[in-house]
Amino acid sequence: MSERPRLTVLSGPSGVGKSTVVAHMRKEHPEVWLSVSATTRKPRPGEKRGVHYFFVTDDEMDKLIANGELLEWAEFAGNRYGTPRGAVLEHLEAGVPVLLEIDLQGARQVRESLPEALLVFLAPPSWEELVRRLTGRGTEPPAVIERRLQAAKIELAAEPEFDVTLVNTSVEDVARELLALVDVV
Ligand SMILES: Nc1ncnc2c1ncn2[C@@H]1O[C@H](COP(=O)(O)OP(=O)(O)OP(=O)(O)O)[C@@H](O)[C@H]1O
Ligand SMILES: Nc1nc2c(ncn2[C@@H]2O[C@H](COP(=O)(O)O)[C@@H](O)[C@H]2O)c(=O)[nH]1
Repeated sequence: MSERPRLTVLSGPSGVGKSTVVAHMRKEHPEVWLSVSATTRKPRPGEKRGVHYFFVTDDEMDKLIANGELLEWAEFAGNRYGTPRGAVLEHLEAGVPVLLEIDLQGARQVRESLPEALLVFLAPPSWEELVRRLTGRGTEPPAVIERRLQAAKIELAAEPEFDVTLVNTSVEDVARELLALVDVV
């Protein structure tokens, strides 16, 4: 094991359980730093500014992009999302393992700009279970769920681009597997 902290990117279709798995892992291991993204999406009930996301206006997102402040950004199901560059690089330079929870388009951009990053794909046990989870979460109206499921088909097809695939059958098991990957390299 060398001294280099690892940059890990966790992607996978909407509703597969990325946030749930990451929250479970960080409950026991808060030393893994999770990047907080900027988004033009409106907050869901219970989501806190600066904790779950930096909720920004379209104009603010335009400026973040124009000023080169995002490591990557993408439009996903009608909203824009991006990773603040400065905080990621500062944590890596300070020797802290960094985790990004982002979509496929963002993962592809990170692969280009920071090829040493480990790209992890979180897959559902089945398509039916993915639909159940996304619908059961109850956070999006049917039209948005449909849009996210269309994106999910593209994301599932891109799984071979990732370094590792984890199947989210059990939150506890996957959180353990992810922790082992996120460690220093
Ligand atoms: N292993 C699991 N078994 C059953 N339900 C799960 C499992 N993992 C997550 N869930 C449930 O699936 C739903 C979606 O999970 P979550 O919000 O974490 O997905 P996500 O991948 O972060 O979604 P998004 O990309 O849209 O933010 C939640 O209701 C969560 O409780
Ligand atoms: N490319 C990026 N994708 C991101 C970022 N932050 C979150 N996401 C992804 O967006 C979708 C939808 O998220 P939701 O919170 O609205 O359900 C999901 O796949 C996230 O992983 C980001 O900074 N860049």
